[in-house]
Amino acid sequence: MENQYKVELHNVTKEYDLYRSNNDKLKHFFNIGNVDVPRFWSLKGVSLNVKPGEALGIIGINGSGKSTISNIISGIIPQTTGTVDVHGDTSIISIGAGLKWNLTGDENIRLKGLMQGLSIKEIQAVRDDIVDFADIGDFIGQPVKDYSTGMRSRLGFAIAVHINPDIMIIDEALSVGDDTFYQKCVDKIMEFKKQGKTIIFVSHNLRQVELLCDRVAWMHFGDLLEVGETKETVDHYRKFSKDFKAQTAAYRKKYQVGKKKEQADFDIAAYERQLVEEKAKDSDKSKQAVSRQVHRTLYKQILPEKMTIGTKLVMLVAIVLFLFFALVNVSGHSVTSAIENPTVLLHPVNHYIKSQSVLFNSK
Ligand SMILES: Nc1ncnc2c1ncn2[C@@H]1O[C@H](COP(=O)(O)OP(=O)(O)OP(=O)(O)O)[C@@H](O)[C@H]1O
Repeated sequence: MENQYKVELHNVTKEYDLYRSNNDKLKHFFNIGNVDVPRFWSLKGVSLNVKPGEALGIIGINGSGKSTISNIISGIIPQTTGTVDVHGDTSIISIGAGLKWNLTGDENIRLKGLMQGLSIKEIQAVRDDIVDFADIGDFIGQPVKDYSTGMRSRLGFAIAVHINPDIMIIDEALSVGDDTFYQKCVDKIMEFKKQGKTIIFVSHNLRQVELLCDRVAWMHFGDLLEVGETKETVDHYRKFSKDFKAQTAAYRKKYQVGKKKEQADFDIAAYERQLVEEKAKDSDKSKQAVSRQVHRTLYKQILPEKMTIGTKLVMLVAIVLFLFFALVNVSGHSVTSAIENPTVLLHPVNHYIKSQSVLFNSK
C-alpha cells in the first residue's frame, strides 16, 4: 500500500551543544567533570507531513530553522528527538551543499549518482546532460573548490534533477545564478511537479514560493508557526514582516533576544510532559500508557550520543592494552616477562638500545 505521506515528521527537535573549546567537547564526550555546555534548540518540536506529489514551501526569517528541517529530512544531520520518516529517495539541492569540494565536477557527478543507487552506465547516460544543464564547460574536470558560488549551485542543481529523485529538497538554490538559469530551474521544477514528484522548497523569495508551492510551512525561531494554503500562509507572513519592520529597532532587538533565549532555555522534559497532557486529553488509555507512547515517539529513532559506562570501560581496557604492548615492544622484553614483572618495562634491554643506536648512527 502506498504511504499516505512521503515525509512525516513527529515532534522533531534539534539541539546544538555550543562548546566553548575542543577540550570541553572531549570532556563532555567522555563524560569527564562537570562541563557546562550552553545549548541551543534549533527546532523545538516540529510535526509536519508532506503528501506525494506535493510542493511544500518552507519560509521564515533568518535562523528560524528552515535549513535544519531540510537537512534532517535529507539525512544530512540527525534530529535530537522525534521521528522522521521519508518514503523515497531524497536529493537535496542547496548552494554548494552535498558537493565534495576536493573532488572534480565529474567525480561529484559519479559520487552523487552512486549514492542515489544509479549504475555507472546510468550515470554515464546522464553525465552530458548534467554538464550541459550546469553550463560549466571544461570546468567539469576541475575541483569544485575552484568554482564560483553560482557554478557550484548550478552543478548541484543539475546533478540533483538528473539523478531522478523521488523527493527533491531545494534549499535556497535559486537565489544565485542569472535569469536564464533561474528560468531553466523553474521549468525543471514544474516538470517534476507534472511527473507527480514531491518537492520541498526552502526560500526567502516569496514570489518563487507562490509560483511553485501548493502548501507552505512558516518556521519561526524553531517552531512551526503555521502550515496551510500557500496564499494564506504567505499573506500572514508578509503581514508579520511588515508589522515587525514598522516597530522600533529597540523593540525588534528585544523580541529577537527573547525568542533566542526561549530556544536556549527550551526544556525537553517539560515538552514531553506537555505532549503527554495533550495526548491524554483525547485518549482513552491510561496516562501511564500515553506517557510510554510519547516517550517511544520521541526517542525510538535516536542513538545515544553519550558513551555508556560499558563502552567507556571497553575503551579504557583497549587503551591500557595498547600502551602495554607499545612499552613491551620498545623495551625489548618478552610479553611473558613483562606480565610476570611489569617493572622490567622501565629498564629496556641493552641489545635493543644498541640496535636502535646502530640504526640511528648508520643513517
Ligand atoms: N551547527 C550549528 N551549531 C549551532 N547552531 C546552529 C548550527 N546550525 C544552525 N544553528 C542555529 O540554528 C538556528 C536555525 O538555523 P537554520 O540554518 O536552520 O535557519 P534558517 O531558517 O535556514 O536560516 P537562513 O534563512 O539564514 O538560512 C539558527 O539560530 C542557527 O544559528
